[in-house]
Amino acid sequence: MTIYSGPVFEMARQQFQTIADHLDIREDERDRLLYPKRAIAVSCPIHRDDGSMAVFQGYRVQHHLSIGATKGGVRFAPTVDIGEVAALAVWMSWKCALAGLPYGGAKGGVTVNPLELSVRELEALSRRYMQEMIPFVGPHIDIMAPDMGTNEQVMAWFMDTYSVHHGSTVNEIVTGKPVSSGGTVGRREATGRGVVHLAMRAAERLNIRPTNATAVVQGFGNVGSISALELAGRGVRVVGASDHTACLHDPRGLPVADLERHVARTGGLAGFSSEMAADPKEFLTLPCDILVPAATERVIDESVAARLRCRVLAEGANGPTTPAADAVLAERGDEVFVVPDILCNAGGVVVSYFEWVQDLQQLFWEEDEVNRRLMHILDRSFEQVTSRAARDKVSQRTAAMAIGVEKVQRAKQTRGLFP
Ligand SMILES: NC(=O)C1=CN([C@@H]2O[C@H](COP(=O)(O)OP(=O)(O)OC[C@H]3O[C@@H](n4cnc5c(N)ncnc54)[C@H](O)[C@@H]3O)[C@@H](O)[C@H]2O)C=CC1
Ligand SMILES: O=C(O)CCC(=O)C(=O)O
Repeated sequence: MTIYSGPVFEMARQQFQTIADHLDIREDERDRLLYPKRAIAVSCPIHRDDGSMAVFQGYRVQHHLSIGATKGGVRFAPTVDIGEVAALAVWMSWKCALAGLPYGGAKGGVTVNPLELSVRELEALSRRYMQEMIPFVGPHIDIMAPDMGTNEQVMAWFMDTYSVHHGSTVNEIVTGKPVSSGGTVGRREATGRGVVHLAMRAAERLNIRPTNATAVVQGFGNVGSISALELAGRGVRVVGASDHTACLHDPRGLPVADLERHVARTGGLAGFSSEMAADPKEFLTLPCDILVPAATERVIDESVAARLRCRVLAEGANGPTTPAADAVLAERGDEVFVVPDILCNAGGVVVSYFEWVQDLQQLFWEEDEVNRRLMHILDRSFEQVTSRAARDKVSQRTAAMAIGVEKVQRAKQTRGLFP
């Protein structure tokens, strides 16, 4: 039992044990690689609009410090607890290492439903969370970014709160900011753009032509909506889309740009079309070529995995597939080509890294340079993961994580922790 115990950290722990066995990592090295270096828990009081006071619990977990500063998003969601945040921080470490970024993993979160806050309350909570974190973050210590329930505006409030404390503008303290506040062009789109770029790489391997392909996307926030738009932009027929308010299905194809406008206007997919309403229990198993889970963890369990009817599973979300589901997919052999989360959704943190580099240099790039460098890193990682999986006869998840874990292990060893 540790403070992290819970289903999401247990999933990260099980995955790590599989990798550690595969890499034959010494037993006494394992806890050092898995357990976070630091976990910070804070109480964030705010005044509600009705004059009352509310206190929200906030967390930041910094997984390892062996490669550089720590990096990762901040999640505002009712399900947030320290175990979930720790698991997400662990995954960030393997993700950054796989992409070759000079960071350890981190993640933050506040246990709150942001949809129940007014804009003023959300600003107060965002500012208070950053204020509580000021002693523990810094442009060379830990750099936050958006995740579920947070966005560019929240990042701007974080940056402003830190900067006011510092006495001058420190835009390199967070990434995923608006371009007007030192953000980079291309960060808002980066995760979904990367997901689709890699889904297309996988489709190529299976000889699936985009213009003959169909896709289903779960989640219609930053990652899901951009993925759906990018898929549609390449001629893929997006036949399913869902969010926390509705599931839509139309085998003829959904009007993705209209869905985006509807969500921007109303806050969710609900109310778009009653004829297109689909059964949430069957949504992930709708027939399609490309399935993009882009909502939350553990949505694909062993029962869903057995019934998946996609050819490519492009994991936009972090941790959408449980280890038991992975075992089922392994039994199904080549039926489903998995592009694992730490590879598939790395576009976000890669472009966050570009944003940080640009902020440190105060020298800003054009969007085509951002995208060219992004695709270069994603293609390199894709090749490394698929060759390693073929060489070691393991799943693409095991290969991706093995590359990440090995790099962190090597950094620790060369710094002298394991003589
Ligand atoms: N924003 C980013 O740059 C990155 C995000 N991710 C991951 O992608 C996932 C989505 O993140 P964002 O798009 O940023 O969040 P978001 O808050 O912008 O959107 C989340 C979407 O998921 C939907 N949703 C929530 N629970 C759901 C459920 N049970 N079923 C169906 N839909 C549900 C929401 O309605 C919303 O449309 C998360 O797992 C996050 O950790 C990964 C890498 C980077
Ligand atoms: O952009 C970043 O720094 C981190 C994004 C993130 O939270 C993730 O990749 O899960």
